[in-house]
Amino acid sequence: MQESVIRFEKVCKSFNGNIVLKDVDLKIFSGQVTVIIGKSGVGKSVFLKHIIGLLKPDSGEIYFKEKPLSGMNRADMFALKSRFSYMFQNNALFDSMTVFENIALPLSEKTSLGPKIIREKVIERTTQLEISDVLNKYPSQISGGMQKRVALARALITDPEIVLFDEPTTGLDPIRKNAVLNMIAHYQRKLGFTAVVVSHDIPDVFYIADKVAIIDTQGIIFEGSPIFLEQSTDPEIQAFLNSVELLKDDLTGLDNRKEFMISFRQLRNSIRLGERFGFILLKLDGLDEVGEHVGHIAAQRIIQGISDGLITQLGDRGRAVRIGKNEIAAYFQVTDSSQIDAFRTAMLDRIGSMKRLTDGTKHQGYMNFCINLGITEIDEYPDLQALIMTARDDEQRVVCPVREKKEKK
Ligand SMILES: Nc1ncnc2c1ncn2[C@@H]1O[C@H](COP(=O)(O)OP(=O)(O)OP(=O)(O)O)[C@@H](O)[C@H]1O
Repeated sequence: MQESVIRFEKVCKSFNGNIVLKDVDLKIFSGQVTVIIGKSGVGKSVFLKHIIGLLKPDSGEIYFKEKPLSGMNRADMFALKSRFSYMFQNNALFDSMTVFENIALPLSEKTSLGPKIIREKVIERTTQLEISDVLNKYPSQISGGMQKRVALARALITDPEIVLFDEPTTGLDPIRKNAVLNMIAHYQRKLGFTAVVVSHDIPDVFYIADKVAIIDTQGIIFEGSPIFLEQSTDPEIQAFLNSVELLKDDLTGLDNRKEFMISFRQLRNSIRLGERFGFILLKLDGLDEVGEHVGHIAAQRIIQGISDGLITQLGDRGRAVRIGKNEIAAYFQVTDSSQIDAFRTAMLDRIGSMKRLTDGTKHQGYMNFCINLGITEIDEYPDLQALIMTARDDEQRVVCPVREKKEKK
């Protein structure tokens, strides 16, 4: 059985008689992205503060690798805290310090590294996060999205084992929001840290989550994978999901999964009445590399462009949904099977014309990403998983070049 890195056991916390955490039980596993969602004011930040010992439970226990925090002395706690890093909701950058000084701060404060090594480490992280151009600027002189990247660079500068993110995407537009989430997912995979992310940005945040936990006034009311959450028929969870904003996917304009599944299930009745439908799967490979080399915003623009193309192509004949970080599924009505092939041809034409759009002029050199497109007809028993498998067998790959940034000397 997988061992948890952090475990909450019946944790309770009140402030002036106001119960905030009630019997919270939760396991956080090493190397995973755990996303905590919940209504405003329910205690998500209070939960995060307990993990790093900024707050102590009134009752219950928190374990780090099965060692109770309450049994740790000051030296143990200090050693433990050095394994954590925290990205705050408001970025918490110091206005009087330059970007470089802000990012270097945890190293100069918490380690005995000399200025030369600190400089090298800062340069390395900021190059990866594409903020090396702003090292000498002050936080007020850079955009909100860049401030988030600076805060991310600072959170990752000490190579932490566990990183806590408190609303890392607040106040960003859909593209920048998804770019920051993708950056978190990208560095989490690359550096292998355990991530705990508190976020309101549903469904976007689900695409990077290994596990979702819903915190409510009665404690944790759900713990499991995003797919499991969306399939849950538990009335309490349904009520929660209905109460939070789960409308369109802001980045792509596609349906949310719940609406899509409701309409998808209704296809069976239409098929029984003689209507016919095609199913399309679009899978984008290599986008993480585009994010790393060309930029995470560019990668999000590609997803947005493909989705726009699909929405236009579908018109009012069908609906589409994002079923994974880089995967989109759609169904569309046809009158005969020749229209399915016609849809494929039209979609390939669209992708062909989009290839030009993805060529940014200020970049040099090329890298590729691939769009895999699979199409099949929906039979009388519409089963999404089976259709995805069949469409994958049919996949046709389109290689799209993106201009890569010129290496800085
Ligand atoms: N140090 C404190 N002293 C007194 N009350 C506090 C303290 N910290 C948090 N609270 C209260 O605990 C409750 C939960 O706060 P918390 O910030 O954890 O909510 P949240 O779920 O993160 O909300 P949001 O999504 O709006 O950021 C709030 O009513 C808040 O006022």
